[in-house]
Amino acid sequence: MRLEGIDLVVSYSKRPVLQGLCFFMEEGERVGLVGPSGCGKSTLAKVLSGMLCPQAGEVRLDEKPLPKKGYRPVQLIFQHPEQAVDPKWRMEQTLNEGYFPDQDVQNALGIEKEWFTRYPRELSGGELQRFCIARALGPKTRFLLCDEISTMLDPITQAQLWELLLHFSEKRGMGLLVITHNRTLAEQVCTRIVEFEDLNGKGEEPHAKK
Ligand SMILES: Nc1ncnc2c1ncn2[C@@H]1O[C@H](COP(=O)(O)OP(=O)(O)OP(=O)(O)O)[C@@H](O)[C@H]1O
Repeated sequence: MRLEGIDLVVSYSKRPVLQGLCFFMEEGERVGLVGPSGCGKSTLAKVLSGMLCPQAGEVRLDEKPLPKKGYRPVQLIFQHPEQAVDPKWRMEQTLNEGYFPDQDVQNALGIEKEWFTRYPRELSGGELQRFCIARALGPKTRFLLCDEISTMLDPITQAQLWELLLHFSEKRGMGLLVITHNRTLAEQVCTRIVEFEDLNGKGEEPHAKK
């Protein structure tokens, strides 16, 4: 299975960010995406997960458009987990939307039973992030896009988290996209590293918004 972004164009208020960008990764691959702050890495991740519709170009999963309904096989984990949950919902309600992590995943991420009845504001940033990671690890996830996911965790939890994600990636043949400013982390975790600026088409006019 292959995840592909073809000639992607995204502009914010006519300011081009993705300018005919092309990207691909194979199932089971672990790709590190690096580049300067503000270049468009998160925008690319949103487009590849189907969260943001590009103004031109397309995303293909196994040569087909991303499914519009049901569980998303390309899951995105954000840098800021509070943006990924409804603040008015208790954690268990959030999970009922999709996949409920099994006990192994809960144990591996150190998720405690009592968190399920709390609201997002009643968890620390690191706890909420571990929760969001567990939520994204559904059995149908084929690609996991990790956008600076470990910056708010302490070094021991960070190391445990990456060990866990490598374990899942290998066991399930799941692709991992690791967006990070930390090149050392990318080199430790990934099988291939790409520079954002090498992917992005240069000098094209932004396409008109649909
Ligand atoms: N919804 C939005 N509306 C307007 N501008 C936006 C929006 N989202 C992102 N941008 C701008 O688009 C550019 C790319 O943002 P993006 O978050 O994709 O970059 P990034 O490479 O992930 O940055 P960082 O490494 O700092 O997280 C930035 O200049 C940002 O300010």
